[in-house]
Amino acid sequence: MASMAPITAPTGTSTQALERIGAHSHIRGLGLDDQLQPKPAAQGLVGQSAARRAAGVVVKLVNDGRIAGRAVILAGPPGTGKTAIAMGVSRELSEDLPFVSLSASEVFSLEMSKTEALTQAFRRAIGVRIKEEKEVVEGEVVEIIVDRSLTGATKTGKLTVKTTDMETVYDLGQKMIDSLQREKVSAGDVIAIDKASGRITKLGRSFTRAREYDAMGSDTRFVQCPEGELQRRKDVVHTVSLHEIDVINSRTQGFLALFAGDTGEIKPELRDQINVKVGEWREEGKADIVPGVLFIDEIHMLDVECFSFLNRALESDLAPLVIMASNRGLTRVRGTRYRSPHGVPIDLLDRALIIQTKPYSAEEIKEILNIRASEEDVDLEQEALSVLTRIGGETSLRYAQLLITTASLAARRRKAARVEVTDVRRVYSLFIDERRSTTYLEEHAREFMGDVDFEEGSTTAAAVPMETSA
Ligand SMILES: Nc1ncnc2c1ncn2[C@@H]1O[C@H](COP(=O)(O)OP(=O)(O)OP(=O)(O)O)[C@@H](O)[C@H]1O
Repeated sequence: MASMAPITAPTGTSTQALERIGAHSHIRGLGLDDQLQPKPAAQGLVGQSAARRAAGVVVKLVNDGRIAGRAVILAGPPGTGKTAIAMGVSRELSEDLPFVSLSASEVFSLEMSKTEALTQAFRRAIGVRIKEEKEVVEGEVVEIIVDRSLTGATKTGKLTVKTTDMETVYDLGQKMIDSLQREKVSAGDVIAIDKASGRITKLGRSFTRAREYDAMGSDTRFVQCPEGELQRRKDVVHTVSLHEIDVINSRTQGFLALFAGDTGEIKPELRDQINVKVGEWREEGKADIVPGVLFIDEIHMLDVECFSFLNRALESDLAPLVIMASNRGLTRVRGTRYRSPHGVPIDLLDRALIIQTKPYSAEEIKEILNIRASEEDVDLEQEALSVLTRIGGETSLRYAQLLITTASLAARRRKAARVEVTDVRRVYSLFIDERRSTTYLEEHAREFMGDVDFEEGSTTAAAVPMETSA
């Protein structure tokens, strides 16, 4: 290992999240009250109260750091909100707790072994909260003077900063002047300067200036002018994942690999050394281990080797909470001839908490479709919503959701602002659902190419009772 000391996390990059409308973008939490009781519809989630309540208890245990190394299985028919609830869990976790989500099939890759992929996922879901003491100058800007007489040469200047008790003038070099300009710092701002790196952070505007700057817009944050000394020692905490520490310290990887996502396999010896080092930091009070959540969707896609790995990995000191989801009933465990609930071996099932999701009532389907329509900015006529609800009940919730999107395109084509029943009818005849597709294939079997008998996928419909749509 090159060096362990300067563990550099990729900080300082300000990436802004892209707002996209994904399948679960309407989920903002689990919609529970203070007593962890689910509200009928809140934060984007509707119904499924028992499962949401159970998930709320799990979140509480994770946030308190009390449920690492356990497994939770979300089990239920397709489209009953298992992934949605997992998303709700991720939104409810404390801010710096990692939540890692993957689909079981992602584990199978030519680039790395299954166990390496799972190990990386495990270590991504473990946070290391690193505490550092920094020396900062924190105060309200009184004045910034830049000497502009020296054209072409590097600029110099003076910065006057105060607290309620003292005032000091600092000399400014070119770099600091640039940073002040970049952050648009002006007199009346309360700022913090990290003395080691020279980084400037704007904390807000001083309350004393509140009146003068009424016109600055409602997003201006007002703060008190700091008291006491200008220079102070401050504890700063940042959280990186164990996997990030692995990658940064791996000689063959380097931290650019983190951004490229191309991390390859990491040597077990390196991981052992890092575990020891992190253990030392923990004893010295420099770092805390914060186990987060690893969510594995479509768990029945894992094979028996992966399950045996999971069983063992869950027992290690550094294990997150593993939440798994499956829509299978009794089905074959991949790589064996044995059948087991959700395709998960009995020994793993035995150590898991199982949360069940149940099919929705018509009212709930209607509410979910309504939420999705507003998420996608689609204006649905009441009657069209009722038709979609009926379709959702008879086919699947997902199909009805897809029709919202396509029907809104159909409405736009006829230059209407609202989606009406005619639009729904039109797309219903254009795009068939899974049941109509199956019926059609059965009726026209002869016109298609013959059977392909996939060795693994040849489970019969009877063996997989819940498997209706994907
Ligand atoms: N209770 C709910 N409240 C709000 N939206 C929901 C709810 N349940 C499901 N949805 C939405 O319905 C769609 C399908 O649900 P989801 O993907 O969570 O089902 P699933 O149980 O994971 O299905 P599968 O087993 O097929 O993976 C998603 O867009 C999801 O956000």
